[in-house]
Amino acid sequence: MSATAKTPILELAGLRKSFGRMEIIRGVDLAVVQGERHAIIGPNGAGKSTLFHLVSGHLRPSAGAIRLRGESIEGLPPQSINRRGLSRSFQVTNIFPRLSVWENVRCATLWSLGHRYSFWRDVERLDDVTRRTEEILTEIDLIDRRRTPAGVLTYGEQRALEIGLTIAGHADVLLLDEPTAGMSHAETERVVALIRKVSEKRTLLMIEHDMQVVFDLADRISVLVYGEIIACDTPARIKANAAVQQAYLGTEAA
Ligand SMILES: Nc1ncnc2c1ncn2[C@@H]1O[C@H](COP(=O)(O)OP(=O)(O)OP(=O)(O)O)[C@@H](O)[C@H]1O
Repeated sequence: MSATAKTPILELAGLRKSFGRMEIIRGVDLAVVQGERHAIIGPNGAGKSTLFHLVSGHLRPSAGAIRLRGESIEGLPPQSINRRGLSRSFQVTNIFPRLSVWENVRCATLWSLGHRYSFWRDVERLDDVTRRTEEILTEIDLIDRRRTPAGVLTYGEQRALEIGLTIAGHADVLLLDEPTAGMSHAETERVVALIRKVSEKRTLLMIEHDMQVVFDLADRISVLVYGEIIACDTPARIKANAAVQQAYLGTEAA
């Protein structure tokens, strides 16, 4: 690979999104560098989820460009963006509660390998799926829970499983939407460790409200306020940025 640490893997340029006459995303430029952990923070209603919907293909931009490894992806359907290596988790859980942990990951793996290896013979393909399912369960530390129905996992374990489903398809750009929302302190610590691990060899873009998690995990932070990025910098500089303090962090950062 010729990519260097400075290569943007995901680029947004002049991105805009309006709903009727309301412009929610108002000209966003962002370059996410290969291998970095990048957090998007901002007040409620700033447009963070809308931005994720645009990047993952769940919404079409009104204007502007989105490039993944230099190729335009704006307007493509979510499945084709996913096949190009960008995978997204949702705030609302995506798991099948009655299926076991194993079956959940196996479904995600089958689905993703199906695109790549549809010409393989079934047996070989199933071996591959089994191997990949084991790999994922080991990576997310749920291998001992593989026979448990996903619906009876703890909340923290369910979020870990969701991360497993997100990485099942070999994506190297992960979008995580509030991965620690609603978690206890202990669950948050566990999921932060997991995010750190799964993002070691991947690029991470995440929306997160918990500032401790953001400052702990992120290499860079973008601050979205009323559909515009008002600052994009290292955690230390974001903390010290007066405009950010005023617009968003305020008392929370104190
Ligand atoms: N499909 C839609 N149609 C109309 N307005 C929408 C639509 N989706 C989002 N909005 C509006 O866009 C604005 C930004 O919403 P969005 O969910 O992107 O913000 P957010 O930063 O993710 O907020 P939160 O932190 O509360 O999740 C809100 O005012 C919301 O009402």
